[in-house]
Amino acid sequence: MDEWIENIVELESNIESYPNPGIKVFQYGTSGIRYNSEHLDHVLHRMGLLVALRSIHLKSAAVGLMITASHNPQDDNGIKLIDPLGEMLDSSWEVYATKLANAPNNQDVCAMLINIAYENNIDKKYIPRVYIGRDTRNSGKRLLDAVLCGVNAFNSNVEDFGIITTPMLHFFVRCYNTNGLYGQPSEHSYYTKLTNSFKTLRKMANLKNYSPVIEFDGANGVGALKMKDAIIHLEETLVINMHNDDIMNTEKLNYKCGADFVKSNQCPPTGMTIKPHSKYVSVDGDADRIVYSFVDENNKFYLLDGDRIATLVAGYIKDLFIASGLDVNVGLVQTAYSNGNSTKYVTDKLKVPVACVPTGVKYLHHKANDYDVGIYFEANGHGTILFKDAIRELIRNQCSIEVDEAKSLALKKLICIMDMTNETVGDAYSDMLIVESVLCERGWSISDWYKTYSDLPNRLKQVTVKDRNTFETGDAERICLKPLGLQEKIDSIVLKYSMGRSFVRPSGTEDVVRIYAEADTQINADKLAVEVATAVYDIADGVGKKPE
Ligand SMILES: CC(=O)N[C@H]1[C@@H](OP(=O)(O)O)O[C@H](CO)[C@@H](O)[C@@H]1O
Ligand SMILES: [Mg+2]
Repeated sequence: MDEWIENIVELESNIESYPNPGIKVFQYGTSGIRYNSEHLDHVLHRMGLLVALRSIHLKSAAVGLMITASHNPQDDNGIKLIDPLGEMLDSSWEVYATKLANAPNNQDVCAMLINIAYENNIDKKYIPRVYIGRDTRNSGKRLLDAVLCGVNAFNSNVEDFGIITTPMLHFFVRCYNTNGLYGQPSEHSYYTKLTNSFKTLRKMANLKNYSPVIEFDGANGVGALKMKDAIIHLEETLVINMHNDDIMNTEKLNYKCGADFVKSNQCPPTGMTIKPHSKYVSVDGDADRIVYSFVDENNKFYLLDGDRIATLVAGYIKDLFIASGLDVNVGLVQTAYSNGNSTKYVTDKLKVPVACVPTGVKYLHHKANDYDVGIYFEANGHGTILFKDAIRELIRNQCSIEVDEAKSLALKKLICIMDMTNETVGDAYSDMLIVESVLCERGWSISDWYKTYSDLPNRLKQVTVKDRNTFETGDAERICLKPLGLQEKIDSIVLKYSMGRSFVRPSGTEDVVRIYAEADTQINADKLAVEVATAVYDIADGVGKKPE
């Protein structure tokens, strides 16, 4: 105990520079902490302290701190903390993050840090190693200083990677802690690993209706900046036309463009001319999400979201394993927001088992580990593929001894897919390479891909209520347990709609309750969503206008 207390005076003076103005109660939610950047200095400083302590606890393993507010508006910022294998912060430490962010004064921060050290039996002798990255937001630099002040209070080894995407930082953290087996913690190694395997696979592919031309919507953020570097490595295997790549004018970040805008509004991004049958790729403000879209000759809009990517990838990987002769357990993880028809297609047609988990990438990632090869995607376009170490080894070993040509080719393709996947977290660049590989292999245009199954019409709505914490859900958020009586009401409403499904849950990132509805027609999906939203509004003291 004493060894930690010794440093308290030093720590207290470090903390003094970043007092908590007490205007907001923070929560380490679905994906870290986000808020208006003006009020985040003390939070970022404390997260710097926490992440350093986490590294000491993990015996000097590198841990990551990303300064970003992802798809949120430019005025916001936030943090995401990264554990040693590039995965999200362990949930027991999320609790510490929340408590520290809200500690009213310096003494409390010190006391909490000391408590964390004792609770976890942390040995002070280890020197922390912290990897830091940030997105293009103006506030990033100022908040970085706050983080550095916290991190340096523990005399950490710090590596500041500057402006990078969130998935790059996850990748770097994993590279360091796996002694280079996964690659090196550098942008060059990242591009080379992912892109070289893409180029190798491309040489084995079938073109037919496939077009390598991509209209790239960079959300005016770091995704655009990094795609310009990636283009050099791609060496014309893809023709990428850049749009929404104005990172200097930060007002434009995520504004009416990018993956979240396209998915939420079900319309093309603004800021670019939309041509029929061209292939549009939109990423979000920290480039960990991706969606595809196109319009037809009548300007009708078609979205290929995370569900579509998941089905495309699952079908392809399943086929490769069949062709390779290896008996491997491939599974898909979705959330309740996944379109009912995507689940049906994967289960019935592709014969791939599907698991449903609560919203939040950490839950999907965790569940995907249950399979030999686990594919996970949120409908909004965040996802990746996880290969068990034993399977990875099996594929490589088998490939080195396989004499059958067809089997050998399938194994080589599997190796390329493994190497172009950033397994640590959803990664728009890696996911784009995988999608382009599969489309090229299948010889599909974007509309061929769209034709694999049709989505059930759906609608997402949100209602602000007096206290969203009064909501409790069960069965992977598909049932609402509290407020009492609401689920019965939803059941009776859903019964009236053909192919109806609806559920409600409190958001983990915003102060709202979300309502999802799907049904046989768009009109019915819209009506169902309004009816359920009204039920929520009535039973839980809705704030503001009644849903319509
Ligand atoms: C319906 C929806 O898209 N929810 C999003 C959103 O979470 P909420 O808890 O619904 O606010 O933000 C999360 C973090 O980006 C993302 O993981 C999740 O999918
Ligand atoms: Mg994001």
